[in-house]
Amino acid sequence: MEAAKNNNNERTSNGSIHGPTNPMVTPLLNDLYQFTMAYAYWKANKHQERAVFDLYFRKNPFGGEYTVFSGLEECIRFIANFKLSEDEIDFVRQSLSPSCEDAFFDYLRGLDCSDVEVYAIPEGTVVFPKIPLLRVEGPVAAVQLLETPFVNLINFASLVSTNAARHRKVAGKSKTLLEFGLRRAQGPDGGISASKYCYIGGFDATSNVAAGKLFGIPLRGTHSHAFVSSYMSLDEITDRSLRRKDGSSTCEDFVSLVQTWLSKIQLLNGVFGETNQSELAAFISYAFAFPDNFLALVDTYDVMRSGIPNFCAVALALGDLGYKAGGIRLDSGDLAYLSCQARKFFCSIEKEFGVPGFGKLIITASNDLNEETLDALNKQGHEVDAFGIGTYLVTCYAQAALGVVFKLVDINNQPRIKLSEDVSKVSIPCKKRSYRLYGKEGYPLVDIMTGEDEPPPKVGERILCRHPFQESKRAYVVPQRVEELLRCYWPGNLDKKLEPLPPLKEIRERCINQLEQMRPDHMRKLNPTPYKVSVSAKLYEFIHFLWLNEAPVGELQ
Ligand SMILES: Nc1ncnc2c1ncn2[C@@H]1O[C@H](COP(=O)(O)OP(=O)(O)OP(=O)(O)O)[C@@H](O)[C@H]1O
Ligand SMILES: O=P(O)(O)OC[C@H]1O[C@H](OP(=O)(O)OP(=O)(O)O)[C@H](O)[C@@H]1O
Ligand SMILES: O=C(O)c1cccnc1
Ligand SMILES: [Mg+2]
Repeated sequence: MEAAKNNNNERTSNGSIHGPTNPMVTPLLNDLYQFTMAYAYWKANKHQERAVFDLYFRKNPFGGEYTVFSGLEECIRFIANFKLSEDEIDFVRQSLSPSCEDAFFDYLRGLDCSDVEVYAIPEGTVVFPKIPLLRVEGPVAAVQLLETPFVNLINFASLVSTNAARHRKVAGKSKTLLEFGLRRAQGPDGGISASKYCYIGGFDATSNVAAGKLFGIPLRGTHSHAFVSSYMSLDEITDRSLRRKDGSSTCEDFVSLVQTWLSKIQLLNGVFGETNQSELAAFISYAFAFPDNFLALVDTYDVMRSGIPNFCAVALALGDLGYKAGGIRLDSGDLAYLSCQARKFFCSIEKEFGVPGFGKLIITASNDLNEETLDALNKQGHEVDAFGIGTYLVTCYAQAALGVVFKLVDINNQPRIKLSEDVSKVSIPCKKRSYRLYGKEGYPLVDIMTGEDEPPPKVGERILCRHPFQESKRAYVVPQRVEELLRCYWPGNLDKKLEPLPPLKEIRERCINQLEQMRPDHMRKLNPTPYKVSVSAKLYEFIHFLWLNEAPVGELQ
């Protein structure tokens, strides 16, 4: 029950927040330059200056027009427990220049995040480029030390949640999606994180036992080819007896019962060749271990000539004893064709032998699946109920990283801007608020950023939404609903109501609801319509004023 405890309650018994899931997440999980800057801020006696940083990304991943925001809870767990140990301080001392003064390390010793404020969009929200996912305010040196860990905790989390959401979108709501990626993930943290964040993105379960324990994610699995090929013959089964499910009697020779069914199946389907007997032995043996919900991997030798008839014989024999089989897994070959053939086979058995429900046995498919193969299977028509997806999902094979950045937007109440030749890389200055404006049909229409002190957009009142950089792109919106995006997750010294950190299941539900709420053209795979991200007229003017102010005027000679 530890998983449930961890999952449902972010606080420990003394009211404090649990540390990060991964104990490697410490203040040293950082780039060296954050410490060199912290020293330089301190040396200049600038370290306590109040700074505001925005964390955001510039472009949606996977050629899409949406992103699922994940990783917030781990960020809050990190800052809630931010403290450098003596050992860590010693290491920082060794890593910086010998000329660094001792008093800096005393400062580091006393450093925590009690005067840092974090405002964030709730985890599991569908988000868009440029809109701050987090606004972090506090003493500049302290906040600077949060950049790398925060970006690290959010980058992969949001990328893999988005990847999972995209797989869910192609697979359709009714399919079961199983995350099978641990063996192929980028190391242990890649595996654990992928399991957690794919669950948020809409997967139903994982094969990763540690993730099941840590987060309470449902665990699922079948068996591998090794189990099937480890059997040589039926002679290996010494105890052939199996008790009926209701315990009323025992079938002394379950193997013979299976063989009787196999003969009937072969007659029915006109398949007269022998099925693979070592495969049959493996299936019977697995059925002895798990008579309820018996599952079999049917592609070790020959799906239609051996795996399926063998599975059906065992499933029917189990049925005689009151057990209900679960289904099969296909892990090679043409998954569309084989799933349809398997379904036909199951249906013919249901009909001919009068076994209700046999036609509905679960067909699971796996083997290098990704968005494209799922889409191809849909187009061809298939009978798969559940997909097991590993490599392409958890490694985010289609895109290696989400370019999350952390930019200074204000210091000492002075707005700051970062210029770039590339307009999409110019940062949006000022301590800001952001809102999602909803239209008549209930869909989100546009996200808008305003200065912190501007009045919020009002329902029914027309507001001008401007593209932050392109003058000609602007639109009036009369919102039917206005949702403020940033909420307070860590109040610093302020006496503010803290947003709760919801259990994982709630984050997942939020994500699924959010995805359903989007206008379908933003979500389609091919040429999706970009969602509009805008600024208020006042913020637009200010960005361009600051831009001109900071950009040196060139001189032509
Ligand atoms: N009907 C289908 N349409 C499109 N792609 C498919 C279909 N069925 C399977 N695939 C995909 O085709 C690829 C087949 O992989 P591969 O060429 O390794 O063959 P295999 O079936 O795994 O053979 P092996 O028996 O060697 O394991 C996988 O990525 C799988 O997801
Ligand atoms: O294909 P993925 O999406 O990564 O899903 C997980 C894979 O892991 C397992 O076998 P494994 O790949 O280890 O062995 P195989 O290469 O023989 O299929 C399983 O049978 C899947 O094929
Ligand atoms: O349970 C399974 O079928 C499974 C688990 C991990 C990887 N491949 C398959
Ligand atoms: Mg494989």
